[in-house]
Formats: sequence, structure tokens, C-alpha cells
Amino acid sequence: MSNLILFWHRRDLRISDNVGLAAAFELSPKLVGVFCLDPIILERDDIAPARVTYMIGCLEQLQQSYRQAGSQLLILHQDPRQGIPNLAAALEAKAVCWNWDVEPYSKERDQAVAAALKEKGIAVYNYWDQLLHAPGEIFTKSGNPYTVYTPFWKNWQGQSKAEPVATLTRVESLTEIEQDHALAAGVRDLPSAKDLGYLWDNELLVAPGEKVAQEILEEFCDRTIGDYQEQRNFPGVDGTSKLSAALKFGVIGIRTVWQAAQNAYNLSRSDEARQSIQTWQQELGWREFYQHAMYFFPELAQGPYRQKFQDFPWENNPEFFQAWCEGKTGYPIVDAAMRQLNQTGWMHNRCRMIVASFLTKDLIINWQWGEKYFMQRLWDGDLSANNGGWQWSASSGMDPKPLRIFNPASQAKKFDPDGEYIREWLPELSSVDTEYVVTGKIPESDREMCGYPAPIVDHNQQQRRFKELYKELQ
Ligand SMILES: Cc1cc2nc3c(=O)[nH]c(=O)nc-3n(C[C@H](O)[C@H](O)[C@H](O)COP(=O)(O)OP(=O)(O)OC[C@H]3O[C@@H](n4cnc5c(N)ncnc54)[C@H](O)[C@@H]3O)c2cc1C
Repeated sequence: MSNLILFWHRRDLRISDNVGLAAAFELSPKLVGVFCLDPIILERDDIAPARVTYMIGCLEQLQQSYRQAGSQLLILHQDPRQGIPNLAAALEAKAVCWNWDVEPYSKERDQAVAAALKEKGIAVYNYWDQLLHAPGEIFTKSGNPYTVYTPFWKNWQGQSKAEPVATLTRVESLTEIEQDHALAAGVRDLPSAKDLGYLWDNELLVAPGEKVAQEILEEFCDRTIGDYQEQRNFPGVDGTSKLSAALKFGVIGIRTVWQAAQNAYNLSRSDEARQSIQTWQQELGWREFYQHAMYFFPELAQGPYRQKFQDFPWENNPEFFQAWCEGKTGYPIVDAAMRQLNQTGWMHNRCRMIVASFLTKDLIINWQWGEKYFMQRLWDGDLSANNGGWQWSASSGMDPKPLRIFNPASQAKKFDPDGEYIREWLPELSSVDTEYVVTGKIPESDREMCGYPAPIVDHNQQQRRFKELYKELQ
């Protein structure tokens, strides 16, 4: 057996601040990376072309980083349960290392891969990397996982946070004979997203790769983070970090992110700026809360957290759903947001809450339809955050005050008072009065002139209906 270590990348597409990769390098300086394009994931029906395009771009960059460090990132396109153990055996690797994940499918797959490797006499080492605090580090006083965010946050923020770990440098790569063995075990060139059947013609919101993610973080912490509290709710303002896809694919290390925010905190001169930075850190807290929840309650991926919701009489009108997907509900703020999602693969958080509330409370459509549609479109689509966001909006999740109904007109008045965001995504409304655009009460003559649909439902009537159905559940 050689002293080669195989490092299996999954949601950690970087060589800096990568806990498992740094630890693997400690085991042996002869190290190659591998990424396995998993057909079980790629053939699912909730995969967004923008997400795959970004991921492939990040893998290209990761290959370059490996080359610069003296080694290489190998690509497989097969079921990792066979692919990883076969490759490790062909290379006579001493060990395979990877970072854990919280998702139910990943946990099951990893167990199978670990068992197959052990059967072949190959060691397995695992680490926690994608979270500041791993599941199991943050429990209630009685030793249970939290199911409410605020006490989770209080406990989580009070714990000390790890520093970033060392970047991979000067690694030893494969010999020529080992390269041949790798090819024989199925190693191939990195395909394009198009080769995999995913076509995304629009520009990505953020260019892929570790370097760009670092630059965005720096820029955000230098300029925007101090005004986050004030600006984060306005969809027409560029007031949030746009780091969600980088965090989903681990293109940036969470310790690096935390450290940058802490540095900004230490340098800031006003209470407002410090408050803003804490608010942003709370969003990182939400990210971890939902990942812990998914880890301890994997059944969340299949249905509502609140059992009573299993029997909720969703009306599931397919025409309403189609109108929602296409941004043709006749509610301008909802339609603008859905068109932003369809055209860019991203939607502002405030709008995610508005459209999710609209789908579940106004259209009375099962939140799981919306959850899936989001995953089919989102560049940053992530099971834990998406499921958490949808269950919160649907009133079916871990929320101590679950019944929340957003009024689209009041939301637009508060967060897009000049209708700038709405007009950006609904250019057909460009000449309509701001008052009409924001409230959605557009006179019929204007609607006809600009070809904009009438509201498909009445908000007041529908929210009363939802409340009645909800009351019957209690
Ligand atoms: C219905 C719904 C669905 C969502 N689906 C996803 C999803 O698939 N993937 C995803 O990353 N986020 C999701 N979110 C959370 C949030 O909308 C996005 O994380 C955010 O809009 C990303 O933009 P940003 O990076 O500029 O965020 P910032 O405001 O800069 O926040 C920083 C980071 O914190 C994390 N974060 C922020 N808000 C949340 C939150 N509410 N829950 C969990 N993590 C959060 C993200 O990693 C984000 O990048 C969803 C929210 C809702 C209401």
C-alpha cells in the first residue's frame, strides 16, 4: 500500500480553510483530490441548471488550485458507492478522507462508501467543516437538539469559534503508473454543465470559484456589512452578500467568513454598524440552525415538522401554481420576484418570504410544490435552508409563532415603496403610476394597455379562508 491519501470533495470546493483537507495533508503530503459526479443526484428532478453551471465552474477552479499546489483533482462520473472505493483500491490509497454533510442522502451514501472502503482494508477519516459548530456541539440544557431558533442562537453565538485552517500547498501528486490506474478506474475529464444536460444561458449572478468568493467576502465586509441591518430587506438595494451559493458548495470556508465579519466588527466605529454585523452573523446562525435541524430530524426533507400539517387540506390548483411559477399572478411584487428567480437563479430573501407566503396562504398550495420549484431554479438551492424557509412560511415548521401571513401590498409599500424593484422585473409596468404598481390595484385600462394580468385571487378572502382551514387543524 502506498502513502497516498485520496480526499473526496463534496460541499467543500476549495483548498483554503478546509478542515478535512488540512487534516488529510497532515496524514501524508502525497494527496490527490477527487470529485464524483453522482448520477443519483444529477438525475433528480429538482436540479437547477444555474446551480450545476456554478458547480462545474467551481470544480474547474478547484482543478487549477490543485495544479498550482502540485497535485490534481480527479473527476469520476459514477455512483460514489462503487466509484470511490474502486478508485482508492486502484491507487492503493492508504486512506480516503472527507468532510461530513447533514443531508439524509449524503449520510446514507457516506456510510455505504465507508463500509466498502473498510472492506478493502482502506482507512477512512471524517471531519466537520461546513459548520462553525457541528451537530452535537449545541444542545439544550436537557441534552436535546434545539427546535427553536432564538435559544439556539444564544447558545451558538456564545461558543468560541475556530480559526481558519491552513491552505493546501506543495503536495505530491500521482506517478505516471498511478495516473494510468486512475484512468482505468474511470477517471475522466470534467464535463460541462451542458454535457450533463443542464443548459444555463444567462450570466451567473457571481462568477464561480474560491478566489471570487474571497473577493466578494472582502468587499462585503469592507463596505456593505455595516449597513446590512438597514438595507437587507429592500430587494431593490444590493445590500446582502450574495455568498449563499459559495456557502452551499463550500467555495469559501465558514471560519474565514466568520473571521472576516468579526474583523469588521472590531474595526467598526458605530453601534449601528456593530448591530448590523451581528444581524448578518445571525443569518449565518439560521444557516446552521437549519442544518442541525436537518441532521437531527431527517424526516423534515419528506414533510411537515408539525405533524398536524400532514392532513392540511391544500387546494393545489394547477393553474394557480403555473401562474405563480411564471410570475403571472397579477400581484406585482410576487410576479417581479418570480421573474427574478426565473431569469437569474436567485431571489432576494424578503421576496422569498413574500412569494412563499403567497403560494401557501393565498393560493393554498402545498409548500412542497414551492420548495421543489425553488430547488429547480435556485443557484444557491440548499435542502436545509430551502426546506427551513418553506416550512417557516407555510406555518408547518419549527416556529413558536407559526401563523404568519404576508400582505403583498403592505410588503411592497414597506420594502419597495417606489416600485423600482417591481419595474426592474416587470418592465411592462414601467409607465404605470407608482401607487398602482406598489399596491397592485392597477386600473383595468392600464392592465389591458400593458398586458398585465388581473389578480388571480383576492388576498383578503384567501387569508380568511386559510385561517379557517388552519383553525380546524388545531
Ligand atoms: C422560502 C425560502 C427559501 C430559501 N431557500 C434557500 C436556499 O435554498 N439556499 C440558501 O442558501 N438560502 C435559502 N433561503 C435563505 C435566504 O433567502 C438566502 O440565504 C439569502 O437570500 C441568500 O442571499 P445572500 O447570500 O445575499 O444572503 P445574506 O443576507 O448575505 O446572508 C448571509 C448568508 O447567511 C445564510 N442565510 C441567510 N438567510 C438565511 C436563512 N433565512 N436561512 C438559512 N440561511 C440563511 C446564507 O448562507 C447567506 O448566504 C431561503 C429563504 C426562504 C424564505
